Amino acid sequence: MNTAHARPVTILTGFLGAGKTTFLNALMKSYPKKRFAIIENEIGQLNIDSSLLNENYGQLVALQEGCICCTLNDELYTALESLYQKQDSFDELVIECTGLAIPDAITEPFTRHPVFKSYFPLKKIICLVDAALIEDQIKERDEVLRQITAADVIVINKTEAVHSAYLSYLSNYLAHVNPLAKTLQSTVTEGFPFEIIEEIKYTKKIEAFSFLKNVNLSGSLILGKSSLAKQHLSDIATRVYTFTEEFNFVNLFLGLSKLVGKYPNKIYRMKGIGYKKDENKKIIIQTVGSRVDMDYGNHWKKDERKMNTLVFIGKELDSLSIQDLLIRMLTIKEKQ
Ligand SMILES: Nc1nc2c(ncn2[C@@H]2O[C@H](COP(=O)(O)OP(=O)(O)OP(=O)(O)O)[C@@H](O)[C@H]2O)c(=O)[nH]1
Repeated sequence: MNTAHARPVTILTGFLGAGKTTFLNALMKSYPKKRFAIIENEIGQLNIDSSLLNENYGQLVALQEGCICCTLNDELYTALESLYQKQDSFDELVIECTGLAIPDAITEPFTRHPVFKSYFPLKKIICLVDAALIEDQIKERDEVLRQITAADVIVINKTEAVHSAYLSYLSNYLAHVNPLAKTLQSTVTEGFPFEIIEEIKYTKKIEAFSFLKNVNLSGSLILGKSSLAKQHLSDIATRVYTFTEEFNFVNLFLGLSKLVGKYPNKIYRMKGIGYKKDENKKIIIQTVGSRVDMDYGNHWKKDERKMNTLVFIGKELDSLSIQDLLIRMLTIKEKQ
């Protein structure tokens, strides 16, 4: 193996909606000469993130309907084999994990596999956190703590949403949770500190944390097969709603705001693509916590059918009557 041809790997982690895709788009824009291969993993059976990415990547592999740290661990190896065959088409690999992935469980190919570890050396693990939501998310989901403790860089994102005093407290708190990581800050408007991030290298840290020693971190978890890794999504549901009829977007915004405001601990994330008959661009509809965002995205391609598709990720979703609510937001009521 000629390591001069190595393709360094960055694992991008962070809870649902922390800003991973936003970060990845900004990264590709900041390094226009670098060709990135991307492995994009989403829990739902629809890969909305692929539509949210700028299309200036070298290769894109979408792994969906599962999580690469557990149910799709074999597919990760298949994806790496296929990228290995296309080595001339990219310089670096970025893996955007699902917001619920446990990053320790996907480092194995890059740190231990006899072939891949030379060809795909692990460059670093970056964890994005949402400044306003991270403390609640740590309490709510074990995966969040695992993402933070695995990281070489913690990027506190959306800092404009919190007071500067809270930001210094949060920064200290995260540095305390993972003293081996560098903690940085970013906002969409000021951008991500890529130059500093570029200097930071991967360090193995599992042994460094005594509380992690108490968790079952056997070799089998690193292979993604332990019961912990298997069970971590057992309470998570995804629901996809599609409508060919147009939404009334004002009503949709208000309806979604009410819904996510009422169930912040049940609806973790919603991502969707909507359309307007007289508009050639997709409408990107998202919720993170109790915040709803709508914005224009890429153009509809000629062979794509215009329709509305919303993916909800959370717990006990069937008890929330989401479909009934969405039907009420259509310009003409229709049943799916
Ligand atoms: N206000 C604000 N919003 C941001 C910032 N960064 C990202 N967002 C928004 O947060 C939402 C989620 O961003 P994404 O980049 O899709 O987050 P993600 O981590 O890739 O989400 P998942 O793939 O679902 O886990 C989008 O609506 C972004 O526009 C920021 O710095 N400030």
